[in-house]
Amino acid sequence: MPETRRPLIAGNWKMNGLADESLLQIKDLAARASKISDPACDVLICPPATLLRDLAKAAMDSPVAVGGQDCHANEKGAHTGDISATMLKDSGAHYCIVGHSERRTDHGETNADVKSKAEAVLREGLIAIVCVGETLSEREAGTTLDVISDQVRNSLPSGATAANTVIAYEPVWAIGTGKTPTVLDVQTVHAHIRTELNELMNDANRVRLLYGGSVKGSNAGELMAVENVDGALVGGASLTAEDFWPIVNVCI
Ligand SMILES: O=C[C@H](O)COP(=O)(O)O
Repeated sequence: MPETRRPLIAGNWKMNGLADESLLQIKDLAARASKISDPACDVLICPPATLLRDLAKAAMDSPVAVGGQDCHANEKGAHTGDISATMLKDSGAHYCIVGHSERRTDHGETNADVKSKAEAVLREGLIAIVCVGETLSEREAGTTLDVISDQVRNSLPSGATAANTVIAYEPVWAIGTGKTPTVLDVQTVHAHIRTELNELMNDANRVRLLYGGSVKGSNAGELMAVENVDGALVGGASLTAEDFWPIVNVCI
């Protein structure tokens, strides 16, 4: 991996976590990370928004950053139940995930929606983690690379740079299933994303590309060694410091 791409190991807690236990977990993670004198990767936890401020505070003097899982495209207004990137930043977030497949599926988010949300993230000076990935039927139909091209081209925010945008490739069929693509599959898709980005931005070679989908301590080493894989977006195995640390440890 080129030195210019600092790996990012990101945990997405999804709709999991209550205050007491979550604080214990982030403090445990922060304590482990703080023992590393010169961390070689960035570490991120994206908890539910209800926990953001407390977790940001608990991790404040550690190498662990916190981020949001989604945001509205607008800064404020009459959008009941939504949270803006402005609010995430105000709560201590440095990153925000957008376009996760669970948002695309559960909330019908389109590439245009994802792009608008990512642009809101950039306006706040946060880093957008833009998720892309094919479903099982798209994979079986042999359209994986077309789907990825469409998502990358149409979800990428205007003004995207390597400093403010990360792409996460998450095959939908690999999320929470224990199934992972082969190393060759991951390599092929990540190379394809890099090629697409090269047509869309100037510093595409420095954009971090994460792999997500059933990453755990036992497979992280192999996945992180794949060319153009610059880190991971981890769901289930990020919920406890004990499970997440072996993944972080591959890069830190
Ligand atoms: O955002 C994280 C991904 O959806 C991966 O989830 P998972 O590690 O539980 O498969």
